[in-house]
Amino acid sequence: MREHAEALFATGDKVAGDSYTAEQLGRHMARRVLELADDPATPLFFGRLDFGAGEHAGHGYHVGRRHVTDEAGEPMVLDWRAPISRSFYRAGVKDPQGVAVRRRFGFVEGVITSFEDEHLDRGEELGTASKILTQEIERPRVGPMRDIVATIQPEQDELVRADVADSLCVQGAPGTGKTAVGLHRAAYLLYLHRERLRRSGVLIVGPNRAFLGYIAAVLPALGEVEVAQSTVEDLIARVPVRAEDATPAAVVKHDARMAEVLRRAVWSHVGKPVEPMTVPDGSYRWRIGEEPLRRVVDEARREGLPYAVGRERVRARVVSLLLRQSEARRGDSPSEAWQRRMAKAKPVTDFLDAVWPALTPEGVLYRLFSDRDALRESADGLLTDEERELLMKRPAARTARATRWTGADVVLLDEIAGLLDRMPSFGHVVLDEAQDLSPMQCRAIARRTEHGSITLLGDLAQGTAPWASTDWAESLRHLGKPGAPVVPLTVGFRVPAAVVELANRLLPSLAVNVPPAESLRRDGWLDVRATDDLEEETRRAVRVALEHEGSVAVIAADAAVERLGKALGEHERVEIVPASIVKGLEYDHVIVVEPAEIVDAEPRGLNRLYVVLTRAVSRLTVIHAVPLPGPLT
Ligand SMILES: Nc1ncnc2c1ncn2[C@@H]1O[C@H](COP(=O)(O)OP(=O)(O)OP(=O)(O)O)[C@@H](O)[C@H]1O
Repeated sequence: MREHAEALFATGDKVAGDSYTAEQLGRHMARRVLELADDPATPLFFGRLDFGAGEHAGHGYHVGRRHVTDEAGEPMVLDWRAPISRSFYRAGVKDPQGVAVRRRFGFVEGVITSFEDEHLDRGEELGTASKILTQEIERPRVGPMRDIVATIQPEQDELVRADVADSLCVQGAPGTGKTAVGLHRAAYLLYLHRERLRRSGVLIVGPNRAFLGYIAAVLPALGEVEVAQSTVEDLIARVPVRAEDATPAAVVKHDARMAEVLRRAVWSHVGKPVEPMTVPDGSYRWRIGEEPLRRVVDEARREGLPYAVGRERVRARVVSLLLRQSEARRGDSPSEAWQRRMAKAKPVTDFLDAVWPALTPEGVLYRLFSDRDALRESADGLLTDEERELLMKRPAARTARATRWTGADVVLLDEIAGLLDRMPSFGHVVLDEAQDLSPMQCRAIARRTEHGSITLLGDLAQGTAPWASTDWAESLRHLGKPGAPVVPLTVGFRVPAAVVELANRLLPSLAVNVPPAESLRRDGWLDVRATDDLEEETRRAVRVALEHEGSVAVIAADAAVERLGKALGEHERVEIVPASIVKGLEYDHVIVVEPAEIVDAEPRGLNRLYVVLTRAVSRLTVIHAVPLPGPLT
């Protein structure tokens, strides 16, 4: 198939009739070649289904990462997303779905090394006792995240294959496969609704670029090369961030009440017509009285259109009033050119600028943050005096353009942009680590998924932002998907049981109501060490870590990273990572240096520590010179 696609790509321009077709065909074939690109580390199939009953009785099918057909076009391997493949993940003794035998293949570096059969027709079912599953989850992690198509679990599969119209929220303890589920769901939806979603787009939103880099290879490995991946910040960036808010100001700016403050601020610009309008037109002069002008403005306001659309609606209505006068006087219909001229006539534009002025998000926010009266009016009954003071920029820049905006300002600018105009909507958005999204960030996503669905993934216990969610129902409301189901995942595939047990001690102190994780992993170990010499003990721990295969991370409070880096020097396979960016990542061996310092570094330090402790795939070493934080002991 690959050779065929490559040959077509090479000769495509010779068969195409014209340059446009050649370009279209070229792009299509280039994509096809990319989609078929093979990863030599993974075989073409990982399973087989032999049906004993039902419409496929007597047939056997291989299941793999994509459809593979032979030269005659007959299927050799079924895509894991195809309807029949569902049985590979969901059939069981209780509900065999016609499957007599399910076979799983184990492989190492692209070579098949084992297989495992379950004769469902004879009552055999392995579930999580599958050795191939165990091998897969215990394998040393090197490099970026991999797909899990060969071993998706039934409860995960149910989420992956949920209907495209359904938004859902997955509350999952660390390592339960939320990220994996979200990525596979994107791939599944693209398979089922390729054309529609290609047009509207599928987007993956992650917490930071390190995380996006870590997951970047998963979808291409599944043949999906056209999914956008972004942080919320990059998604809504419209001006550069050149300043930082102190936390109290940022907290107010991210609060849901700001939506109403901004709505009022935008609409406060609409005024009342106070004089008639006169428009010269050759030898005529048209006149519209104050009353009809007021009616036009009131009607447009009542229609609930975005502000900028409303302004154009008013312009169009004024022109139609002029048109009616002209028709009455001249007895014929004026041309379209005449209408365009009237729309741009100075008295019409002057009128609009007076009662419905053109706005920019920057202009609106600048005025709000620099004009005390404007802010008081828009925030009346919503923000306290102290909160308003936090918002006033002092000293204010001289103009909107000269303002140094903060990250939180950019979220507000986006909200205003959404009040001014419509935004295009994605077909589906996967939001990872969503517990950290503020209400205002959720609204930014809601604006971009008005006609699409979302998969919300997160863990309330891992919320570290000052505005982190403590209730999924509320996040879903801000996202414009109230009532979407919240589904728990509790079986952990990453963190060994001993490490989960340690991390779970923190849960009661985190003030969120989430089910604790249960680990599938009986291997791995935990080593907690008190020491007088942190650096020496860390060096020792790194030496021990390097005796094993896989990735190693030394995780410490952000402020300690530079010092540790100097003390440890460079090692291949060892990363020194600040606690603030490890969310969503995993390493075979994690060395946590001075938990108390990680906790003390920020208001939600215990949540941060919970994240840090749950990054380990196989081994966790905890080193401390001062006592461990209370809940851990
Ligand atoms: N069904 C599965 N088969 C094999 N491995 C799996 C399966 N589900 C999850 N994993 C593996 O478990 C690890 C954790 O998965 P993932 O990162 O998706 O979890 P998460 O819930 O997003 O974690 P966190 O809360 O820490 O962000 C990954 O290495 C993933 O590949």
